[in-house]
Amino acid sequence: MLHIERLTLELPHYPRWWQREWATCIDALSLHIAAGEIHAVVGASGAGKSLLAYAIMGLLPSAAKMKGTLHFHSAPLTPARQRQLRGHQLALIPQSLSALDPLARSQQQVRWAAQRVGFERPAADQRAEALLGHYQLSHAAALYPHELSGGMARRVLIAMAQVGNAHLVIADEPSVGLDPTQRDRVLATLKAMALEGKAVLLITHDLRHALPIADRVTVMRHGKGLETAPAKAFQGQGERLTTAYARALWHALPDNAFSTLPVTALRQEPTLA
Ligand SMILES: Nc1ncnc2c1ncn2[C@@H]1O[C@H](COP(=O)(O)OP(=O)(O)OP(=O)(O)O)[C@@H](O)[C@H]1O
Ligand code: NI
Repeated sequence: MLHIERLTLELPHYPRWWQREWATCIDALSLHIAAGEIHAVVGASGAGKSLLAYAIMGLLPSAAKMKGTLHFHSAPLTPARQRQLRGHQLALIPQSLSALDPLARSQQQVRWAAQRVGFERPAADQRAEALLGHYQLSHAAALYPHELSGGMARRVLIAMAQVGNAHLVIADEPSVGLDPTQRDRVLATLKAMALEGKAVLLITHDLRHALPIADRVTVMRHGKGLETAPAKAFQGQGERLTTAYARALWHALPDNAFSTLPVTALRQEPTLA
């Protein structure tokens, strides 16, 4: 569904106000996501994960210099096509909570998102109500962003991204600030979207949250895609991982106690006599 080939992105920065330099923030990154797949992009802060999301959505700063190719449903993802598909076939759950309109109540934010994808009123209101209910936000429907907690604001953004029938959903750190129950709800929703045939790009700095639902994982560092591995490769000593950095990410998890094996496989372990 989405094919990224050797995406390279340079952005200007100003060490002094008169002096412009270019920083390579994404470096020859290639990545493919198929329908029905959850592809996690994992990496430390500053690795270039959010910029990757913006590059796909066509939301980069205008000064950005981009090389490489993006194809979506086999056709080039041009700026005009990105504009046309954004909010429709391409949905983004943004990392920044400031994406919410500060002057609109939660209900309005979700309703507007529904109207943008073609729902008429009152169907748009019903859709907003149902989604707010799903994320236990009914009581927050009349609140403005400054009255929401971080976790509530994030759930409003998720509801907005979910309102349409996107083919590709990019979730940029969707579970930050959520308690474990809410986080599992969000991750389960992403899994359900993939089972419906959507492609999901899950961006996170936390491998732990990605592994239980991801099919494949791309490890990013300093703008480069170091390695793309099946989620199943993150087990044992990480023998199936090819880079030391990916293995280090795996070993860094607290006690490495969980397994990505399905529960049924665990049950087949021979029992001790
Ligand atoms: N608008 C911009 N102009 C210049 N440089 C930028 C801009 N946005 C991001 N960068 C730089 O690009 C690099 C990658 O940023 P990005 O936000 O993609 O990282 P990230 O992997 O999403 O990190 P985090 O996990 O903290 O969200 C960083 O070094 C950042 O300083
Ligand atoms: Ni980010």
